[in-house]
Amino acid sequence: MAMAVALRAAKRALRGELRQRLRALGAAEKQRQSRLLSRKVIGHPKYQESQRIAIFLSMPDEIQTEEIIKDIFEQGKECFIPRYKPHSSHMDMLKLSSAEDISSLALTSWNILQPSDDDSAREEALAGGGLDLIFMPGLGFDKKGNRLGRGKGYYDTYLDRCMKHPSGKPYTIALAFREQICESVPMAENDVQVDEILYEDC
Ligand SMILES: Nc1nc2c(c(=O)[nH]1)N(C=O)[C@@H](CNc1ccc(C(=O)N[C@@H](CCC(=O)O)C(=O)O)cc1)CN2
Ligand SMILES: Nc1ncnc2c1ncn2[C@@H]1O[C@H](COP(=O)(O)OP(=O)(O)OP(=O)(O)O)[C@@H](O)[C@H]1O
Ligand SMILES: [Mg+2]
Repeated sequence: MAMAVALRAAKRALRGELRQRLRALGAAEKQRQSRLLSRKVIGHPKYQESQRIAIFLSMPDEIQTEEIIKDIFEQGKECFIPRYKPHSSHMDMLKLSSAEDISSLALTSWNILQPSDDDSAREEALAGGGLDLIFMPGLGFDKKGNRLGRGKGYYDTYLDRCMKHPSGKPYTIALAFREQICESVPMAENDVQVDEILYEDC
């Protein structure tokens, strides 16, 4: 069944509120919380035992992921980043060869760095050995693991594909500013909960 009208409206309203809260966060505060979370990630047992990891290249209103990405390569792990297809809910996770490889990527119309459409040299995570861990972006989260994304269903759809892969469902960790933690986040049938949310006071 299509998402109920009331649920869609509730999500839209909460997205608006969260965007406003995030706009009020200063650069120094965003950097402070991002550094704190990078240290939590690097000490996290699920991270330490994961070899194939998907992570997002952060936008200005998201936890900055560059320190984690550097650590992934320093630890000799494999790093995959999203490439979404506009006007669809399709996304692939493509292999990044090094932290420097990021500078070869182009900005999309949504100001996200990603591999170009004709880049067919990169391994897609599910064409190979699947993923052990996915770091999840999003606008808001509640303590039960409910997640509100940017409204295109890219991650929900991708997690569906992961569940059909022989390696099974990857562990999912959302990275959030404390300002993104909500009392409750409305969820639809298609929405996939995250296993864990990392934020300052968790
Ligand atoms: N850093 C980062 N990368 C990510 C995500 C993310 O949340 N964070 N994504 C997580 O999903 C995917 C991209 N998500 C997107 C979500 C919406 C639109 C989009 O087309 N937006 C419309 C405007 C929609 C609106 O404002 O209502 C547009 O550009 O016209 C594009 C990408 C993959 N990469
Ligand atoms: N597994 C799925 N298969 C097909 N469509 C899906 C799936 N999950 C979600 N969708 C569709 O995607 C649209 C947006 O979903 P939703 O509002 O949950 O986005 P979101 O989770 O906030 O965004 P994102 O995952 O991109 O960050 C909805 O119309 C929903 O029906
Ligand atoms: Mg969703």
